Amino acid sequence: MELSFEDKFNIEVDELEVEKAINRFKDIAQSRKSDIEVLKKCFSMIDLTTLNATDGYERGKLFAEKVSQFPDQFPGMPNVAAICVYPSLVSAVKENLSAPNVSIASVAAGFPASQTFLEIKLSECEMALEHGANELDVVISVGSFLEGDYYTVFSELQQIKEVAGDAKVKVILETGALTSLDEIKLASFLAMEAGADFIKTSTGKLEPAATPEAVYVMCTAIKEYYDKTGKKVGMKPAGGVSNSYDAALFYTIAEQVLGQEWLYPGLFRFGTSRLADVLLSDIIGKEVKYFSTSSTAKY
Ligand SMILES: O=C[C@H](O)COP(=O)(O)O
Repeated sequence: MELSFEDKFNIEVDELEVEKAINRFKDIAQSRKSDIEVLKKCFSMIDLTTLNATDGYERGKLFAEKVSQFPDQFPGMPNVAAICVYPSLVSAVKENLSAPNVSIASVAAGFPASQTFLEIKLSECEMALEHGANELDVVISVGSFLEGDYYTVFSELQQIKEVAGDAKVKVILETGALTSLDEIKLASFLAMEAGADFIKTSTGKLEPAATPEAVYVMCTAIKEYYDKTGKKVGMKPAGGVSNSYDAALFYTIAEQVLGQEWLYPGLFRFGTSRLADVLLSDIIGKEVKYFSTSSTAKY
C-alpha cells in the first residue's frame, strides 16, 4: 500500500532559509548559555538517560535513587523530567524511584536498530509498560523508510501506539541516517500522522546525532502539523547534547519556531546521558558530579 504525505504537508525544505535561521538562533544561544533561568528550565526537561550494554540492576537503582534524593540535595532546583533506560532496567528504576513527577521512559521495539520482528517489537513495548514504564522511546524502521516503504513504518508505529495506550510514545527518526532535510521533514509528518506524542532526533548510537538543522526542521514540521490538525506534538533533541550552549541552542530553536508554550516537560525533552551534571554545575557555579557515571560504553 502506498502512503503519500506530499499532498497534505509541505515536505520541501529551503536549506538556505534553514542556515539563516540557525545562525540567528546561534547568536541568541550564545547569550543564553549562562542564563540561569534558561538552564534550570532545560534541566527540568531532561530525560536522564543510560543506554549501555554494561548497565545492570544496580545502575537503574542508582539512577532512581539519585533522582529521588535530588530535591533534598539541591533545594530550589527542578528535578529532571524522566529516567530513560533499556526495558530490562525498568523494574530497577520503578522499585527505587520515589519522585512522583518523574516519568520512567523505556527504549523499546528493537532499540536502537529496529531490526527485529513486529511481534517482538510490540511484546517488548507491552513488557516495558508492565514493568512500570509510562513512556516509550521507539525507533522507526529506518531501512524500510530509506527504501520508500513508508507504509511499513507507519503501520508499525500505529500498532505500537495502540499497545502503548496512555503511555507517551516518542518516535526516534534517527536523523543522522536520513539523507536530506526533506527526508527528515517527511519522517516527522509520517511519525506524527501515525500518532507520535513526541518526535525525537536520534538514538545516540549513530553520528551525527542531534544537529541544529534536524531540530529546526522537525520543529517546523511540528508547527505545521499543529496549524493543520490542532494537535501539539512534543520535540526531543537527543544524542550528543552535552553542554549548556547546545541546550540553549535547541531550547532557542524550539522557542522561536514553536513558542514558549512548548517549553515544558509535556512538550519538550532533552535525551542525554551527559547534560544533567553539566547544567547543574553551570547553574550552581562549581563542578558537580551528582549523576555522572563512569560508563561511556556505546553498544
Ligand atoms: O536518547 C538519548 C540518547 O541515547 C543519549 O545519547 P547521548 O549518550 O549521546 O547523550
